[in-house]
Amino acid sequence: MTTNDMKLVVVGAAGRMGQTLIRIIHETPGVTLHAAIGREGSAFIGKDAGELAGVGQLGVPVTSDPLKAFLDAEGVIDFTTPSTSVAYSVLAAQARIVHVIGTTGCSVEDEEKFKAASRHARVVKSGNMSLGVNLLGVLTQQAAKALPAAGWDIEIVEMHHKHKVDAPSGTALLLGEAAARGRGIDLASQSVRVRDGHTGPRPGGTIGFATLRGGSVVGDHSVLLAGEGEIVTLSHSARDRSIFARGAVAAALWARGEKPGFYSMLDVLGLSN
Ligand SMILES: NC(=O)C1=CN([C@@H]2O[C@H](COP(=O)(O)OP(=O)(O)OC[C@H]3O[C@@H](n4cnc5c(N)ncnc54)[C@H](OP(=O)(O)O)[C@@H]3O)[C@@H](O)[C@H]2O)C=CC1
Ligand SMILES: O=C(O)C1=N[C@H](C(=O)O)C[C@H](O)C1
Repeated sequence: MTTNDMKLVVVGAAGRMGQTLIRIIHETPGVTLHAAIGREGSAFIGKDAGELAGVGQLGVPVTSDPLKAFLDAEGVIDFTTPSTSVAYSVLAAQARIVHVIGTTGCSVEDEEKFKAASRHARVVKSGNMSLGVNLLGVLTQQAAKALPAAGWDIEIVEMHHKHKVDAPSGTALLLGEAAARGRGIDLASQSVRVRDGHTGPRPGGTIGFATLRGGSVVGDHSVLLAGEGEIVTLSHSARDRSIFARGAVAAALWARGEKPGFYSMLDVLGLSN
């Protein structure tokens, strides 16, 4: 640890992503784990965050007190639940620090609250923090633009572990937005998120979603562009949660030097156009 290390707080410390983040922060030069926050009443409060994440004692006990945790902190990384992320966006704005939000399943109202918080905080939010998926988004936008909507139908298929609670995944929606940008259409009004029963033929120009859940799958996504007699498939398979955690830490370090505002991983990775 050096004096210039960015002091990061992990909220949701006992979760799948929380534990991965603690390990990646411990391994990454230029950042240090300043505090780790768990849900009030959780059995993990008071336990050492490093022990929890399997990297040995770090001398950082898990707390449920955000005010104590935020003292002198420079950034908070948050992969939790929509209501928790909204609450932490208010705290990050008050503290004028970086807020990296990986939480998915957020509503339109939640997104408005994050944008309001970004008047004072440097917010980086993405449905997927990995380099590979963000590149896939760029490729999806290009393919959707190149292949005419009249002959090419777009379907997005995702599979995740059985514990995931939101659908479609944040990544599937990110890819859907990229395809919609390529086509110059509005995703919200042009998407088919569920099919069941006698649906009739596929409405032209829409973007379809299909969701699979099971086992321990970290996150698989495919964008299918289906034409007459041929299919183009663009896909990504996450093998390890550390890809998301490394992206989140890179986002925190990048945002440290930025003005308050609302940013995406495309900004962090220099992929925005
Ligand atoms: N953008 C990206 O790249 C990625 C996003 N995600 C998203 O991140 C989120 C979390 O995923 P995952 O780690 O698998 O989920 P987990 O359920 O394993 O972890 C969430 C953690 O947040 C904790 N938590 C909930 N509420 C609070 C609170 N008020 N204060 C402190 N801690 C709280 C939970 O505690 P408790 O269990 O005690 O309630 C739990 O430990 C999901 O929305 C997921 O989709 C996941 C991977 C990558
Ligand atoms: O819940 C998960 O696990 C994941 N969630 C994100 C999503 O909703 O796309 C990212 C990743 O696929 C893992």
